Amino acid sequence: MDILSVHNLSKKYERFELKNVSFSLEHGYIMGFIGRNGAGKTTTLKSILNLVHADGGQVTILGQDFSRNELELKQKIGFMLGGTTFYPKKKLKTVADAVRRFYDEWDDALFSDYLTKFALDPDKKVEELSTGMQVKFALALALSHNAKLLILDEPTSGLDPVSRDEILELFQELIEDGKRSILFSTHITSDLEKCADYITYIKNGEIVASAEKDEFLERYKLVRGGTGALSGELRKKLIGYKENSFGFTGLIRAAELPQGQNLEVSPADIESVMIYFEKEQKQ
Ligand SMILES: Nc1ncnc2c1ncn2[C@@H]1O[C@H](COP(=O)(O)OP(=O)(O)OP(=O)(O)O)[C@@H](O)[C@H]1O
Repeated sequence: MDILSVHNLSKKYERFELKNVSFSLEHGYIMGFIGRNGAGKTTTLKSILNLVHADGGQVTILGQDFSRNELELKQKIGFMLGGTTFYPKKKLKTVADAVRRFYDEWDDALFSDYLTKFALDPDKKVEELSTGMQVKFALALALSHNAKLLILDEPTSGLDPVSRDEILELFQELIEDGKRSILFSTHITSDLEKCADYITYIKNGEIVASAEKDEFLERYKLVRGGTGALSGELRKKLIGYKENSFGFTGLIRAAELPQGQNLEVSPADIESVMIYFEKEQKQ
């Protein structure tokens, strides 16, 4: 069963529109949500949680309509959108006291374990934490009420590589028993290579693709060729390309790969897919 299903979510701002965003996530998996700055990731995550009022669409969580069961379902969700900087002068333990009241299943021992794991002192004030420590603290808060679904906006930004690796390992531990799922947005494509099972890619407020990671990558190929190889026909088929004095490199849908041409073909990686898709309109 899907733990999260988003259907035709839409939201219009004066200069931006989220258009019929649809995707779903099953129990026991990690989904990476990618897209460049301003693509609509935060707006989507906030709309899912009704922190931004969507103009249309349905969100179903654990089989229930979120708009009708928001309070009950929020007990089952851990979310982190933008850290904890709105309580700069408060001690970590004071912030935790305020947060724990919202959750029936808040687990003090678990929260304490996370503080230890993340080397956070409960007597420190939020403003005394580095950016990375604030992220860890926000994660500890999001993880301490036995949530089934974690919705995290850029949880690894601001973390050093070692801390990032720790967090990604923690994500994997959290989903191991198949009872939880994680939806997290990121710009760091290596995070996705490391731990995402599914990828959802948003561009200009529209979902380009939402698929299992390997399937997502198998859809595209990188092609390289000399200057003469970039015919008009090939140009049309390429999603995006870069030219230099030796020739070109581009991205193509695997199904569109031309046969019998002298092209060097290699597997696509997530970063290249994003880069060439974002170049698409400039041609
Ligand atoms: N409250 C608002 N009013 C008007 N426009 C908004 C509002 N919030 C966001 N936007 C616009 O919506 C667009 C999408 O923003 P959003 O924060 O969802 O992008 P994002 O993909 O999360 O970007 P980033 O990676 O930079 O965090 C942007 O153009 C932004 O300016």
